[in-house]
Amino acid sequence: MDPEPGLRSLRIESLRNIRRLDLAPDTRTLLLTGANGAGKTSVLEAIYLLARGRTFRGTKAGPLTTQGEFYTRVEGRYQPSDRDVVRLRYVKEGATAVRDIHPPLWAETGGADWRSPLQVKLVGENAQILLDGDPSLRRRFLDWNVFHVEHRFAQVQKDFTRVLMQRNAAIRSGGSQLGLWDRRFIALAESVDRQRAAFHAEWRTCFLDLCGDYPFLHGTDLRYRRGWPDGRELGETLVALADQELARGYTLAGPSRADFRIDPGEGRRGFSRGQTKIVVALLQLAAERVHRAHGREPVIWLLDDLEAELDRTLAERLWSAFGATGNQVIATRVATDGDPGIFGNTESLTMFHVEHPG
Ligand SMILES: Nc1ncnc2c1ncn2[C@@H]1O[C@H](COP(=O)(O)OP(=O)(O)OP(=O)(O)O)[C@@H](O)[C@H]1O
Repeated sequence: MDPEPGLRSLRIESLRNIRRLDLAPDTRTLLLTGANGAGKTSVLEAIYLLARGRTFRGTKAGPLTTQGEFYTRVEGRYQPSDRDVVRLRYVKEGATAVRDIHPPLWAETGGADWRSPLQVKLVGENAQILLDGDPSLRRRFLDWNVFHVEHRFAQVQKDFTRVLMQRNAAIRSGGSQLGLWDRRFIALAESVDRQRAAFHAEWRTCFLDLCGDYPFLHGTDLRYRRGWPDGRELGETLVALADQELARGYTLAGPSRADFRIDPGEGRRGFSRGQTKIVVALLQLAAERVHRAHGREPVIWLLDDLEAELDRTLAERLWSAFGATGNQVIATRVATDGDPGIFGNTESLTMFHVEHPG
């Protein structure tokens, strides 16, 4: 039998307020409890650094490295579902961050960072920003998920971005060279769109299925907008936009204008903060279902204060949806007394109390 996939060990040195922490998350669910500011989110951040090589926190969170120290180091051992244990390390010294993986990335992955054997999906504070924020956030989210279904998407996307930049440069220099780029631009644009649309179709089906458990989501839909009008060719759209593009100085149609939207359904204007958080969590759960259906490695769920903003019924329902995936979960909860809250009935639960060092 294949071993149960999961993070087996984690060592953190000099990350935010954590000077040193060793963890052996040897169960399916690890619940980190502690007071506000104890460092729970920083533990999730450490795992995210190992998986993605970058933080999920913005500059407002301040420097990653503990004040007075010169480097941050995170090391972990991850057991994939069908291979030997992989060791991962992230080291940041000043502005330089290096992440390495042993054995090196699997041959078929081509070494790209986003194909790390350790995959995580986060539901964190500000989950709402995915729906309320800039469309570029949603495009990045969408593309990340498309990559994990179809690894070749990375190259298509890279080629498209290069041609988009060349096309934008041609617009800025008066447009006379545009014809040179448009054929290639359109071919790549259609290719990017095809792969995004294929992912969206599966993602939407899983999302709507998950919505069934939440009455406030009845009638909700997940729509994909490809970046140019339905029923129109991209070529004719670009012709129609030519003057505007020259005036604005960049491309106004195509995959760089794509987006996805949650349509709340008839008679509903929008969602509350807690409801939006549920929607974002379901988008993550639905994406994971698609990835698993395509034979991808299960992710580790990083659930930062899942209960925040949710009433007990919704929080329990959402937690059971994550628990039902069978994936490893590393969750946090504000509790000074070790109360597991909604995680109380979880099988195979380990708790770890994060203490503020000072
Ligand atoms: N570079 C740094 N050096 C030292 N301490 C830092 C640094 N950056 C952040 N901190 C502190 O580290 C702590 C990080 O807390 P973190 O957000 O991980 O806590 P938490 O347990 O998730 O809290 P909450 O429950 O309030 O979300 C904060 O107390 C913060 O002030």
